[in-house]
Amino acid sequence: MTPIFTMDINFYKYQGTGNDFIMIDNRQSLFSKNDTKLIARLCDRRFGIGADGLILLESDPEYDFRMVYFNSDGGEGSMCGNGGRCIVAFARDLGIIRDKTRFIAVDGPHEASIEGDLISLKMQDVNNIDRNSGSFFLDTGSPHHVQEITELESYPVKEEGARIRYDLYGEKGSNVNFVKPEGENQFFVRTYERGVEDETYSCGTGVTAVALAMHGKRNDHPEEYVIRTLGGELKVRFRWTGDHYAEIYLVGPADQVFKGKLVC
Ligand SMILES: N[C@H](CCC[C@H](N)C(=O)O)C(=O)O
Repeated sequence: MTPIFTMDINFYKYQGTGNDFIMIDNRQSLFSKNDTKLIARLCDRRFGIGADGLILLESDPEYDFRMVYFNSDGGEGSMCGNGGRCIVAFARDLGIIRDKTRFIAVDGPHEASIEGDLISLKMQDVNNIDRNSGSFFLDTGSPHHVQEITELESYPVKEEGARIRYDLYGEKGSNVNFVKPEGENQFFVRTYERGVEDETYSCGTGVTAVALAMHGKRNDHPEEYVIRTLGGELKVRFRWTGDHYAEIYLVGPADQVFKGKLVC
């Protein structure tokens, strides 16, 4: 096996409701961001560390830190909600922040707070939800298709997700969420992720999109939903202003699972 690095770079592995990420402290810019093949190899579950994505924590003159997120195919992604919660835990573990932060990501600034095991991440306001026959499309930092499915447990998420991602949204694509109501303000969600090109155990911007789409559809429902994913439970809170969605919070756990060195 050819060595990946000639110098020691620490890496950490975090997961948030089963959406897992390689996390690297890149405040000294040691990690090269342009090596798509290397990032894809590190994320490979057989030939690398294995993860749904890789996230760099970088310095920023105005914010506590900058989040740079890559999907497991090595390409830079749009916003990642679970990754956003994980990088807040990482910044706390590195001693950069305590229980509150403001950081910058690809879709703009985010605030977050930590209370016990839970990390609340503020998402960007959402101004628009497209309603199509039987589905919704909206951008919560990443593009999301949302569709209700009755038999969600046995649904072929990977096959149908891939079909919708390419047939409806072309080369640029979209993430694809399938949702089943599970009571008054609870939903079960399964997501096909663009850039991973597979079902993941959970997708933060995806469950946020589902919560807003379901609220938009039902109109008179509470502004807090519990979302069950394959990897655990998330909460989405928000305020409908009558014109757009504001004060959107994605709430859930994020854990460090191991650390190591990128060296062979
Ligand atoms: N897992 C991520 C979604 C990443 C979006 C990414 N797949 C893209 O479309 O670039 C989340 O928790 O929000």
